[in-house]
Amino acid sequence: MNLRDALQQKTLIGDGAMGTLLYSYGIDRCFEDLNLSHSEEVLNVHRAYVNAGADVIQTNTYGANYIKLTRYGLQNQVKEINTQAVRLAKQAAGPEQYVVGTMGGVRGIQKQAVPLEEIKRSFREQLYCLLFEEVDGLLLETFYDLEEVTTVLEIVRKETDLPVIAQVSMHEAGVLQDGTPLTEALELLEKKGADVVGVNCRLGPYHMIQSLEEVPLPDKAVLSAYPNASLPAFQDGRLVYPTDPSYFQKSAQSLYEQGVHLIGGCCGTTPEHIEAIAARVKGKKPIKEKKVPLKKKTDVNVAKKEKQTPHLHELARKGRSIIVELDPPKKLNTERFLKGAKALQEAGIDSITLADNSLATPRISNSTMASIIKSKYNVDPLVHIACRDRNLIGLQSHLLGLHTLGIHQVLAVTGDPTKIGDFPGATSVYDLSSFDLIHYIKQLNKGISFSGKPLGENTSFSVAAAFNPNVRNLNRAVGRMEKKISYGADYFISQPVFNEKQLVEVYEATKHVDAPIYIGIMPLTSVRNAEFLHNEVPGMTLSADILERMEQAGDNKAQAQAEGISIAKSLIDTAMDLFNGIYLITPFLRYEMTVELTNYIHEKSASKERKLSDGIHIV
Ligand SMILES: Cc1cc2nc3c(=O)[nH]c(=O)nc-3n(C[C@H](O)[C@H](O)[C@H](O)COP(=O)(O)OP(=O)(O)OC[C@H]3O[C@@H](n4cnc5c(N)ncnc54)[C@H](O)[C@@H]3O)c2cc1C
Ligand code: MET
Ligand SMILES: [Zn+2]
Repeated sequence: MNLRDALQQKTLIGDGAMGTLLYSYGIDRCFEDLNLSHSEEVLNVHRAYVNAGADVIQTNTYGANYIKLTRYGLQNQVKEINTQAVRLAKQAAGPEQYVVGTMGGVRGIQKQAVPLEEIKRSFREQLYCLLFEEVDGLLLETFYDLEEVTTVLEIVRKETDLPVIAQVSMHEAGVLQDGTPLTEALELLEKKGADVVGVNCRLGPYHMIQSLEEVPLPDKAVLSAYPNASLPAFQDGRLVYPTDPSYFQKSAQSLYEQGVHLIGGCCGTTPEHIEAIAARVKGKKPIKEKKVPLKKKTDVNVAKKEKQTPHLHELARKGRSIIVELDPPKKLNTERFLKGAKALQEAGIDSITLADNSLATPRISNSTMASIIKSKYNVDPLVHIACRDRNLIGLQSHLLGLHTLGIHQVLAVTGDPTKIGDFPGATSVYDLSSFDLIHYIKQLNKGISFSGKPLGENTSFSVAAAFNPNVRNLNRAVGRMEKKISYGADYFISQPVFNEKQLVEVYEATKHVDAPIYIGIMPLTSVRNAEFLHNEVPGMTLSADILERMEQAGDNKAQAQAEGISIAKSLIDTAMDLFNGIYLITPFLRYEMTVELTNYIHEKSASKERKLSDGIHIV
């Protein structure tokens, strides 16, 4: 009987883990390379699963694509590794077994780490190798990203009529990491031509059964499940999966009752697990009817909670808006910072922005200071979030905390490199890029956590992204802006610009961009400050005229500061004609300077409005 017919007619037993089994023997290297270097060990694992009763044997090719093999310098061995993998699986399989070529997902939570085009290239190459060796079917497994698995499935379906098993993996029971309910994901995979749709890895039997309870029997396809043995434990520096095969056997019965036709095991499972499930369900006639509870547990029950005051991107779309950066102090005395926040609020700014340990140097936590100025002075703070200092757990927790504090304005940045700060040797996390961070903050706005879990309520973050116009190739920077918009950025905040000609260039290069820009203006404080920015900060260029003016102002602090303000005012004159949003950066907590510039902008706006309304009056 061919695999497709067998899958329809009886319960088939899949094999168990390859990777974790080899790891439990003390092997900790590229498992797919073992097809070539230690083929006897791989063959023995396959044989053990055949002897345990597995009907479907998968090739040891989970990571045998060039993207994953590159980590081991084996990117040129794709053909050899896949070819040998099929041969080994076939050698172990008897006439009763089917050999399926496994292709594992690449994308984790970082979407933009591997572009889709590269995934396509890489999977095509692996697919051709597996097909050339005449496998009985294909197994797409451990796909966390729905876009990735559907893309790969489309490629496979174009190339072959062989049976295809398509399996997704979930961090949370019942939902994919983007919040898509499992039922919807499996329906989509069936629609795209998978013969078997199912789940594998990450979850143990308990959560997998719970997830499948909500999934109806597909129309044409059949269901599969390859649970992990259990959650992993960390023992003596190694990951182990402590479980009892008899528990797995009981779980296989429950999976069968959920209408699953193909039951195997993923990480942590062993030939003992497979033997146990085969003894219970192998060959049984699959169930024909299944009752699914009407109210799906995984419905994202979002209570809409909207922000009361307008978001900054709305303000800047409508008209003049001023935001001012006032960074939390590096020392414990907060008096000057708080005075500055109060003065700026009284001057009528729309928001105070608080950097996240900018220049990779620790300051008092910006969310702490943001919360204080919000409650004390009714400031609407904007909190910068750098990907450098927090992992995924920390980032999500931080964002949920900000929402709880009523802080809804954030700026998502990669973060300055640690090399330039107080701790050059500090680790940088970068679990997410700024693009991914923007994407996941927007996912929270839909009431879905980073891992796909419903949050019960949506956040309402307005997400700013950074724009650095001080680069050699302005068009590339504009390209990054467009990409950030496609990931969900609502508006941009720019690095300071120090010359009028550049303001016009930036305007011309960005006028087509469909998101407001708050253009950065920073008053200079001294000639040394000006020379530092001009000579030492990559990309920043001060005009000869501005450098000359600061030089003339000399060493007198008040005089230099006055000249800095005067220069900033002329930049503001130009900027106001080109941009609605103005982002003033307070240097060294000298808030008097940014208060004065705020007043200047308000006065200019008011006089412009007066002129306009006078004009209308005359007409
Ligand atoms: C308004 C604003 C606020 C900021 N606040 C903070 C803060 O609070 N804390 C902090 O640590 N840092 C902050 N930064 C600095 C920022 O994190 C870095 O300057 C960063 O490299 C640029 O912005 P991003 O993080 O969005 O980078 P991304 O756009 O995500 O870029 C990431 C990397 O790509 C590279 N890159 C960027 N643009 C280009 C280009 N045009 N061509 C080629 N490669 C490029 C850079 O090397 C960069 O490291 C801020 C920057 C701005 C403009
Ligand atoms: C990481 S999910 C498991 C991949 C593969 N089926 C293995 O057992 O090695
Ligand atoms: Zn697994």
